[in-house]
Amino acid sequence: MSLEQLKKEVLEANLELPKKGLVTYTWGNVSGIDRDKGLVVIKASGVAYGEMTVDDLVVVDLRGNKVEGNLNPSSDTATHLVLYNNFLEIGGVVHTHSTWATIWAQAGKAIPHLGTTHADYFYGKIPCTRQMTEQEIEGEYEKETGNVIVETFEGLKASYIPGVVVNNHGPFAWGKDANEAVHNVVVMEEVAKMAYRTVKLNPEVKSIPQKLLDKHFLRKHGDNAYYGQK
Ligand SMILES: O=C(CO)[C@@H](O)[C@H](O)COP(=O)(O)O
Repeated sequence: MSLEQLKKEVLEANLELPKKGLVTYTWGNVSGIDRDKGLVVIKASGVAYGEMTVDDLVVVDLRGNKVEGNLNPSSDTATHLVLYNNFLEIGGVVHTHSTWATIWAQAGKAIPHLGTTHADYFYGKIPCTRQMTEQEIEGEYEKETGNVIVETFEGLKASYIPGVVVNNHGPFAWGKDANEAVHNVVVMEEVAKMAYRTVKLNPEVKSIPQKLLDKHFLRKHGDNAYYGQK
């Protein structure tokens, strides 16, 4: 894929966020990576979604150096870059402050895996990171946000749990490309809402049984997936 095509894809993925009701004002960002070139296309910081064009995208390398674009890249760029540098299988990253996922983040709680809607996309609970330390907040805050996500995923497969809620902050999600990352964050918002209401209705509710989690997740993801059309 050319860089121009990647920009188009990243623009479309960004524009999907307001369409799905996941961003208020400028509260979110999507990026996509060209692994061969080692370049990331990301939304510029603080630009309104209503009038966004390809000129509102910025190209950076994996160290955060600007390669193309007239504007400053998203303030969350360093977090995206830590994810690309550590989760080598991913091709797109998204961050929002969508209401339901952010409620779980602010409560400091993982989104529990209670039903098959969740299991179709996330192979277990969507983890919540630990709170960040004062040093991390005072230092390279956005980079440390990425590091705390990576720390949370020790022993987990990022492609099997394509999202996280960052404590006191909000959701980040990822996927094989920018479009899939947005798809996953849309699903995260839905399952966050369902889980909140399920727990309210039945505080004793248990996680979905492992067999049912396996059935739903593994038929759609991984080497033995068979769901849908060939
Ligand atoms: O949390 C923040 C800013 O505090 C960000 O996530 C913004 O919501 C989006 O920032 P830009 O991508 O426009 O810099």
